[in-house]
Amino acid sequence: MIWGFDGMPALDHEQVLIRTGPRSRLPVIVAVHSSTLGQAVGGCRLWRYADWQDGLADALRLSAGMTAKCAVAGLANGGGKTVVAVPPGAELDAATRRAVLDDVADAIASLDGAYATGPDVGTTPEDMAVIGERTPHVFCRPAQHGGSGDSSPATALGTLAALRAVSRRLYGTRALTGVRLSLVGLGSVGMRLARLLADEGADLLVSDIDPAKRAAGEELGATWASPEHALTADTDILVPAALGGILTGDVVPRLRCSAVVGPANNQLATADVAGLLHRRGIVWVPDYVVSAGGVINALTLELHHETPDVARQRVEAIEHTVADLFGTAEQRQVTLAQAATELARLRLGTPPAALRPASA
Ligand SMILES: NC(=O)c1ccc[n+]([C@@H]2O[C@H](COP(=O)([O-])OP(=O)(O)OC[C@H]3O[C@@H](n4cnc5c(N)ncnc54)[C@H](O)[C@@H]3O)[C@@H](O)[C@H]2O)c1
Repeated sequence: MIWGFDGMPALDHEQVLIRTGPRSRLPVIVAVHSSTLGQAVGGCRLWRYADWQDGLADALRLSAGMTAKCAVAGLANGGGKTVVAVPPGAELDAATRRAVLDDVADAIASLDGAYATGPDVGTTPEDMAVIGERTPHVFCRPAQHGGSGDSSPATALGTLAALRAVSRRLYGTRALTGVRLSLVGLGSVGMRLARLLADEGADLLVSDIDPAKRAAGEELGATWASPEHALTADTDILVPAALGGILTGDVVPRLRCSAVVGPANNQLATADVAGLLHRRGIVWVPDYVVSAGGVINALTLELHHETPDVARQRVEAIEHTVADLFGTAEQRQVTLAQAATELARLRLGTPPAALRPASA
């Protein structure tokens, strides 16, 4: 990553809109990184930051990551991101939340279609319906509002596709029957993925910090473990499906898996962890490749007006994307992460200097 002054990511974005929301009085940041491949897309993050400039740094970084995510997924879209920086400790009541969403909608509308938003950390499909009252440049609204709704099912399906490609590479078969998987995080995506894997006869170890998830996991025939145990369990594939930063310099030497393939964003605590995994011979498929199913589905349906069948095929094509990355990595003697970066650059033509194919 290239850093600019004061630890801020270098600005190679097409435009960045920063304004104090006239209704909410909160900082609203919309970063449009690239429209080289088409309209920039990326979720709306409503999150607490110690300083609004931390929110700006997040918007710059995440929008660049979305450019890479879309490029590798083969989407005719670029990357963008909205961040509303909520001060620490502030609680948003219903009226303020509504004011925030109206401010976001007006900011997006002012960009004349350069960028469209969707749900992200802190926002929901219902929030997208509110934004949609003021601008058409929004996706993942609930079905009754004309959108494709929750993206988790497609994200789970895309993760399954990535796992198939890895299974074929490691074990010669795309079927996951009998493959040992350790799944960390049984949330919207993780639980759906666990169901898909259980249906296929995978040998599942599951975990979550929330003990209430245990019963649902065990109903699937999975073995329950603590997150710490699941992380370092003797398994074939570790599947991070919780929060980011799970792969640290301390954790990697303790891993007992052949591959790490999961949808959780920002899995690497620091960029050098990719090298540590590689040196240990552990395959790591970049999270932004694995987790692209949600955005592929939403954009295929809502922005490109294709049928659900076409959307599903495109999500399942993540299997081919990962297989191709294995091919490139082998041919060029690089890691999968490097192969993915190369693919993004190829699709974008001359890459922006700070293109950072990290999680978005
Ligand atoms: N929802 C999507 O379509 C989508 C798309 C792309 C990427 N992702 C990423 O996938 C991950 C999961 O998303 P989600 O929508 O299922 O989120 P979620 O909030 O529904 O689920 C997260 C789950 O992880 C658990 N968890 C949190 N910390 C944990 C820990 N330390 N150990 C074990 N479990 C822990 C939580 O209790 C929760 O059950 C996130 O990193 C998200 O950014 C999701």
